[in-house]
Amino acid sequence: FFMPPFGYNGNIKRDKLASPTELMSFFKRPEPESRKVSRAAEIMEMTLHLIKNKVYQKYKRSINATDLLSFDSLIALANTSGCFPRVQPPTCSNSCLAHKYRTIDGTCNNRNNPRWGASNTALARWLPPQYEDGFSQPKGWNSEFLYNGLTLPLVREVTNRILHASNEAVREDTLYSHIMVEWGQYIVHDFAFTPQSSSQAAFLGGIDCQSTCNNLSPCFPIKIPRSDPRVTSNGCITFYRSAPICGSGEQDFETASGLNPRQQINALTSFIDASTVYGSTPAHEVRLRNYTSQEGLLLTNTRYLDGGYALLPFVDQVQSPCVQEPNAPKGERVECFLAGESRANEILTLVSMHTLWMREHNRLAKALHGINPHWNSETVYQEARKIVGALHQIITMRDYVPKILGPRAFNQFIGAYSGYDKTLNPAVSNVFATAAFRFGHATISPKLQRLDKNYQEHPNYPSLNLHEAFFSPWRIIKEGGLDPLFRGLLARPAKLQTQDQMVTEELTEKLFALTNAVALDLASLNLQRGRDHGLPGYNDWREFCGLERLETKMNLSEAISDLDLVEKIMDVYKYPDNIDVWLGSLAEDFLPGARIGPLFGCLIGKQMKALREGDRFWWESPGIFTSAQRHELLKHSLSRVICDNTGITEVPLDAFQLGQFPQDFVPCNQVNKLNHQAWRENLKQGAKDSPTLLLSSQC
Ligand code: HEM
Ligand SMILES: [Ca+2]
Repeated sequence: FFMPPFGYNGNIKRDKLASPTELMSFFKRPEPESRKVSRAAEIMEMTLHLIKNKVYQKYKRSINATDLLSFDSLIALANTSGCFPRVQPPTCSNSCLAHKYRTIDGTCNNRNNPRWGASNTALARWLPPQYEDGFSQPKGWNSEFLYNGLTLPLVREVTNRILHASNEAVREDTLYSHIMVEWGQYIVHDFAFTPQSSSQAAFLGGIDCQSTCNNLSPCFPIKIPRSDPRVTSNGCITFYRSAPICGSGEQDFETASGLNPRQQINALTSFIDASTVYGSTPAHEVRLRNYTSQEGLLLTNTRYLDGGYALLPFVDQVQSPCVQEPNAPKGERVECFLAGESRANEILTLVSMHTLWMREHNRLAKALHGINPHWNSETVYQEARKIVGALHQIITMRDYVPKILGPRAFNQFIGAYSGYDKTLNPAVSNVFATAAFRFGHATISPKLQRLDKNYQEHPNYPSLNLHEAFFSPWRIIKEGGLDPLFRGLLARPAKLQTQDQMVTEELTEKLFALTNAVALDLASLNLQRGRDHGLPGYNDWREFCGLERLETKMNLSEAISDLDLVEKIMDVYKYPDNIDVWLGSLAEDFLPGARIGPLFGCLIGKQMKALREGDRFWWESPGIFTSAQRHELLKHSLSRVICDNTGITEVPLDAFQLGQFPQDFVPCNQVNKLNHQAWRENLKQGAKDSPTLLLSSQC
């Protein structure tokens, strides 16, 4: 069977612009460690699949490959493929450092279940998957397969008829700024990344997924309905299945029962730990750190600065697929930036947020080193990393999540912090990554605004259509750096998701379109991904959340007050049980004071609670910080981080709250900041009154 050589890079042709599919492969391409994990699982799976097929041809009956192999042969195969080491539990150190700082890959956060929340483990299942063959084939794989007596509608049809909104049809959010949307994307890149298959050609036969409209693993193309305004040469949009994890799908080598449904991988640490800044694997962390400095710094760009502020280094793979300035001098290239997360370059505002936090780490590290000159570089790095992680948690849980969930769902599913719960698995769930947290795709405005010092449209750098901002780091370097983008994020509204304006055309018709090649469609990708992962339908999830099933049009209209939308949904799906969970939940009326409906409220609320209470290093957990440090951390804010690390001098106090310039903005000297002195280690007195610092001087 066909397996590309390791290091295969998606065949991006350097002499011309990358196509949308190539950019998507780059976007969905994880770090080498995750690639090894996916590849091992795919080799194992296909080997077992081939054995099964051979037996079928000989005996004309289906027998699971795992039934035929002795347990020893199975383990030998698991070892050869590279799968076996992936399922072995790691050993957790008992040193005092192990109780003081997180591991970079999240292992051993939970001492009894050391892989809980770690990178490159399976996304958790809150409800068993529903695959067409019971363990692996996506929903919609077999065109004849019936759900409640009906075939599923094509995902692209759902997009065209229900989700698509023209670029002009944008209702603005009156309460929240565009930075809410960017924080949503940035923070999800801290805890969820599902890599796609390591191969871009069918395992059997080797046909390139871009040139087939047939379902041939890992190709699972999105079919274009006949009435579609979009015409493609082969009638579909390329789609690759997410990679399976070792030991799932056809390959249960732990119990050898052969009946272990396919599970997908989360390449990131589930914990909110600023893995966007530091990476989710030891090998990636090494690439980001500046080991020659005594101050525990992160590497910065050696070629360019942004008004005196540092920029991220470039990726070491030269001739990366990022877009180049159209009129750049011959031979001049701006590569993609290197950050803690591989998707950082996807859009200008995302890479700006990554840059901001790299600057904040270096700023804090210098300050900590200044007050504790006896700390070595490792201690400074870890202490700054710990603060940056805590700030990510505070901004997310205090400032962001309550605005999304509204008070009712926040109190019901999250409430006040009740301490570390070692029985709670913090792993990100499949339904959260594949459906619930993708609510944000309906809040993305088709334009990115860039503003000058007076918060007016920038005279030199006008607003960009979203598709002009994908994978374009050159614009940061050549078009005014971070400041105009952050001003736009602070002073312009988020798109309000409404029942008649769901996902903007920039995302349904122009995703990653830099060339004339067929653009992708984010709404259809979301739906197809849900089917790829075998996510149960809308009503099953409602039941899971204790909400009533909505079986009729009348029932549906109780959750979705826009009757046109109910009509459209019924027309496309025919039966509510068949509704894809992302679409159904997106359509629901918002909860009071929220930006999502009851089903997303439950799924996001449950996940956030698990990310908080299931994290041994949560910033509020006793013993992690001193009470003086906790007090200081709470003074900090995203607005403060912007003040400290950009040329922006006036900000709103709450960055997410939409305000008018100048009346709702304050000068940076009026924005609270944390006092580093709470981290001063007084060597003479010892650290009697400071358990954290006592550990720091001992470790
Ligand atoms: C311009 C902005 C954005 C673009 C272009 C974008 C694009 C994408 C793409 C292409 C995928 C992969 C789709 C697939 O094949 O399954 C994805 C996944 C995802 N997006 Fe976005 N996105 C954006 C903003 C956001 C925002 C604002 C949120 C949430 C608030 C969000 C949440 C997610 C989640 C949860 C996933 C799944 C992550 C995973 O497990 O791999 N995205 N996005
Ligand atoms: Ca993380």
